[in-house]
Amino acid sequence: MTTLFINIKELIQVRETSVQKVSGEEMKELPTIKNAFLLIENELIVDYGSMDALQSKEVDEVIDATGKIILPTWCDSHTHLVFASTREGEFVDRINGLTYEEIAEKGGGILNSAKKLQNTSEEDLYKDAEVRLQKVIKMGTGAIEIKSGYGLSVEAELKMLRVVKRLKENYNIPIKATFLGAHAIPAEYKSNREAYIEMIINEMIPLVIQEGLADYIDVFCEKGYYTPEETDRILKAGKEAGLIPKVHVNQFNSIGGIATCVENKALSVDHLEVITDADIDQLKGSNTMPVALPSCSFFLGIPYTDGRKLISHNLPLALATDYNPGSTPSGNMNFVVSLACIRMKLTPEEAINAATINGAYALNLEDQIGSITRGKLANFMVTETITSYNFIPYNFGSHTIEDVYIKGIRM
Ligand SMILES: N=CN[C@@H](CCC(=O)O)C(=O)O
Ligand SMILES: [Zn+2]
Repeated sequence: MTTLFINIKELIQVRETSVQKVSGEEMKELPTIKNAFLLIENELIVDYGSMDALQSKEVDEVIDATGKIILPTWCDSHTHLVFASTREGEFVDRINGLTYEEIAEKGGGILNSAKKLQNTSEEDLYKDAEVRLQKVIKMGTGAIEIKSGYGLSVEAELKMLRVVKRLKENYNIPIKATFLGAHAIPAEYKSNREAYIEMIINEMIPLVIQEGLADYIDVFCEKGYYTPEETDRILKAGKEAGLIPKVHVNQFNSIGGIATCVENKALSVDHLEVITDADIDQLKGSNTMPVALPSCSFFLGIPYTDGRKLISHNLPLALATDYNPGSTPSGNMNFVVSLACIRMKLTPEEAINAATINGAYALNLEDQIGSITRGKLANFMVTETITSYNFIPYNFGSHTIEDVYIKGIRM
């Protein structure tokens, strides 16, 4: 099946040769073609260019995209999309003055989600999660990472990852799974955290590998959760089993976790609402992708990741939603891109680079998605008639996405 899009107002994120990621000053460049065509064949992008260069060709379908912009779909490299129930009560508690940490100390937060998930069937978890997945795809997400971490027991962690595996089998969108058994210490192990860490290393990881349930391993490296030393042990156990580290770190404190992640060659370090010069020095010269989660900062009222500082030190930056019931009950990557511009002062070019090609890198999928490149998957979206791509982050709170194509199929 061949589909030809013509008269495209502007084709965005066009990369003749596939790049792995963009860093520093490179992030300011967003290659585009005005008045363009785009040719799709089955699942792939096969050609694109200026309308002046379009050769006549037999195709199955021609779509006139006059006035519209076409860009790659968003790459959301950090979500907790599988969860048992929402947590509006904590939302109201925070309005009444409690902090995220105080709620967690009272047994709320992650432990609240874990309690609910342990009593929820795999089927119910799957049904809830697929509704969320369908909604984020309609908003323009074309690749996604989904974590465990609300199970906090062998069976419940496996249950979560089996749900992710079923989503992978039943949906066309590239999905990556992350084992996050080290999300919090379960209440019953509060006085014997070593036993739970041993369980993660000696029971959970082997079973996750045996069932082929995860690509990555994650730890919440933060005061009150896992220390850098514990993080190091768990990441090393995951790496030995073939899992690549992607880590929650520096959300509320800088406790030395960045050095641990870089030393373990983490694919990404995520959150970074707190970042020190020493952390930045650690990241320089590494291949680790810093990932900012601005809708978490928005919802919790905590600082935004200093993206300008990271970029000014010639580092790359990716953007993701952190979609979860506690700190970010939104899977809207369009809002993330808007917040990156409005609150982190990224230019539209930097924010779109961070949410496409750099997000693809943070998913280990930059050779398949994240740019309009011949031979990559036809994962792209068509906007409504808009003035320019600046309108995409400007038009915050809603989205300008009219059609989403995943592997060449209109969703
Ligand atoms: N900080 C750790 N984990 C999630 C929040 C989990 C929750 O509150 O349910 C995050 O990335 O924000
Ligand atoms: Zn998270």
